[in-house]
Amino acid sequence: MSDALSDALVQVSGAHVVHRARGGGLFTRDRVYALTGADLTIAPGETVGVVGESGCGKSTLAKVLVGVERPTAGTVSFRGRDLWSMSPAERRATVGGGTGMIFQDPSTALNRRLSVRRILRDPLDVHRRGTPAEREERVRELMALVGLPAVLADGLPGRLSGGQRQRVAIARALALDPGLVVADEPTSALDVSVRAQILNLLLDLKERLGLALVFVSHDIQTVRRMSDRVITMYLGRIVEEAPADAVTGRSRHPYTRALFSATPGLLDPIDPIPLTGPVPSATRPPSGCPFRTRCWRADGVCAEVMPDFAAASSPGHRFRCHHPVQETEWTGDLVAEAASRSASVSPATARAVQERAVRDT
Ligand SMILES: Nc1ncnc2c1ncn2[C@@H]1O[C@H](COP(=O)(O)OP(=O)(O)OP(=O)(O)O)[C@@H](O)[C@H]1O
Repeated sequence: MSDALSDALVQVSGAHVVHRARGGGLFTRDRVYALTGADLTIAPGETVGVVGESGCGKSTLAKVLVGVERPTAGTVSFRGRDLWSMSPAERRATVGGGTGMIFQDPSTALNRRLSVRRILRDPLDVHRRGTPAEREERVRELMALVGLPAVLADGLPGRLSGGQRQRVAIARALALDPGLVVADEPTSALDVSVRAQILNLLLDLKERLGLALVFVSHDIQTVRRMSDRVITMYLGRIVEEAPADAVTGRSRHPYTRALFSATPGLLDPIDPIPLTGPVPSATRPPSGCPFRTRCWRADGVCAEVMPDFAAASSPGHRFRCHHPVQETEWTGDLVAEAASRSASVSPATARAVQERAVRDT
């Protein structure tokens, strides 16, 4: 095994997740391509942000990383060991008992009938971590770690504030010392006033425990602030992977540029590039590059060939695009280019082109 691979905490290779389409009935042949050919390596202690529009597969990738979702094809290994060759008990113990994940809404993620103490003890009991006395001690330790006063141990989640509930969810995710925590929109259901506290807590825990963190969010500004590396997803595919400081002005994929250009308040703002038309259905993704039906740079080759990853100039930066934005290209030119392309096509024609592209797949 090469150094890079043996150093990896988690490695996902060629992962696909295909679902039966919802609402299509038991015998439907429609399939949803939630994740397609994902390759991703996460190093210990690293924070990886995942961005993309709704339905692009962010949560699916997150679940694959913590062994909650089994890929239809491809492999997931944790510290060099294939997760899905392990027994269910070993897999749960390896990736944090399936609890190494923090969800958007802690009020639905936590069992309302169990006290905080029980919620935190459960994974320790199931995996028989230490003696009963040591488990009690671990519960106290976990509560202190996330800043929850010990007096709340016997309370039910319903009696806690939203921020406190999310702290319980974070403590539970840490109970088995998983090495990797996946936070899927961890602050979007919280009051604005407590969001920063929860984000700072995650950053602080990451530093203190040497955790790797995967941070999924629609809030691109926050993803950028939290992450070492940012992954852009589109229609189930990873289309760009870049160091966080290169992901706005220096991103090479037109989709990443357009996505970030719409974000207010960036430190290095770029002019907004119009992102027109709907995201195609994940049941019938377009042939070739999935972004081509909305891309102002697309041509015939984009309809036929899915681009391979190409390396950008900075280490760890790669993208999949036949006509990437050049690092030297000024954003204003792209805005003008995108605007002239959309102005030269009537809405009806644009719709027809888009429908044909989807039908042709
Ligand atoms: N169990 C399932 N059955 C059928 N389709 C599913 C299932 N889970 C996810 N999908 C579909 O897979 C695609 C990817 O979903 P996913 O939840 O990973 O996207 P997402 O980027 O996390 O979206 P959001 O930002 O809205 O949470 C979507 O089209 C979704 O509808």
